[in-house]
Amino acid sequence: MVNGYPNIKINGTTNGHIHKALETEYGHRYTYELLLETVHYIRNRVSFTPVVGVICGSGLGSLADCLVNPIEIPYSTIPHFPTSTVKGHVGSLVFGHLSGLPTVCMKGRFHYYEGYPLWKCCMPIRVMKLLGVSHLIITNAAGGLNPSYKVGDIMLVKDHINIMGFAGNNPLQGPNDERFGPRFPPMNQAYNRDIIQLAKKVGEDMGVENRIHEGVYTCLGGPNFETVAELNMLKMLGADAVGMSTVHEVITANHCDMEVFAFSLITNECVVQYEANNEPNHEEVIDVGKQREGLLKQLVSELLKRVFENGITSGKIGK
Ligand SMILES: O=P(O)(O)O[C@@H]1C[C@H](O)[C@@H](CO)O1
Ligand SMILES: Nc1nc2[nH]cnc2c(=O)[nH]1
Repeated sequence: MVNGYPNIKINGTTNGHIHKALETEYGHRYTYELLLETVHYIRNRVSFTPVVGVICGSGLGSLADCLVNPIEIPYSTIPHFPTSTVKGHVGSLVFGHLSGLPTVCMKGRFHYYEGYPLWKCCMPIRVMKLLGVSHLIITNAAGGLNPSYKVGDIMLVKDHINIMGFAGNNPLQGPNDERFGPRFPPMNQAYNRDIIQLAKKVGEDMGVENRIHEGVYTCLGGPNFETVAELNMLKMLGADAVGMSTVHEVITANHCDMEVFAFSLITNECVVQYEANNEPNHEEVIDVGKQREGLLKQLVSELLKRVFENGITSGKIGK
């Protein structure tokens, strides 16, 4: 292996040039060494090692306001970082302490529909891992497919359906660098079960257990919202909520052995009947995020406190 690329000869290219040949074939991926440059830049600006990472979904950037003594670094100033282009995604890393724990929040994520390939959307997850993050909380705004879900409910993600992956689009596609993780990572225990149980308990203690569900998330490429036929198909497949993110992030985080907890804020009920005349829109998505920010901040802070009090590391059966 040379920097995670197989040490083989393609079209007579010498080993010295193999890297470039594969870059052309697979796109210009971030090598381990390149990401170390990003990490080096950040470490020079932040004096502590974050152990918790939080990805703020659409309209949920205010989760970063929970951080004590925040240090904000705009993505545009960080070497090799993509930039955020979506309303409701500010585009900065915020470092600080959350429930006493050293934390980094991504105030804004990258989506496939912005034109970024999945490996680029997921680059910050590997950066967080290299910085020291062991526990990743992924949040998103999603449409509720399960008829029992109401706008403003929270779905704790217990599993996902990787629709884009069905067609071979996966953030781990291309040469594998074992320093990040294995070529064939398992995904059947992708979401830490102990943290899900703890989150349900926190919800009970907050008196909002009737607004909290456990369900299956699926991600489409976007940016358009779904047709009625697509939504009915996704329902039949077993999805409870649909969005445009998270799945590829969860795959990348599991690949590099992070503990993952994810939840969706249900910002709209999916329209699964042709007779209905309501249509989803991004403004509504952001508004619901604002309405529920207090609840979500409390949930995340209390959950993190308990995760570390209980010493939850692996939520995998038998580990
Ligand atoms: O970043 P997330 O997944 O929270 O954002 C969802 C999906 C689209 O980006 C947007 C649609 O309103 O919300
Ligand atoms: N794909 C998708 N993403 C969303 N994000 C927020 N609501 C929705 C939705 O209904 N569909």
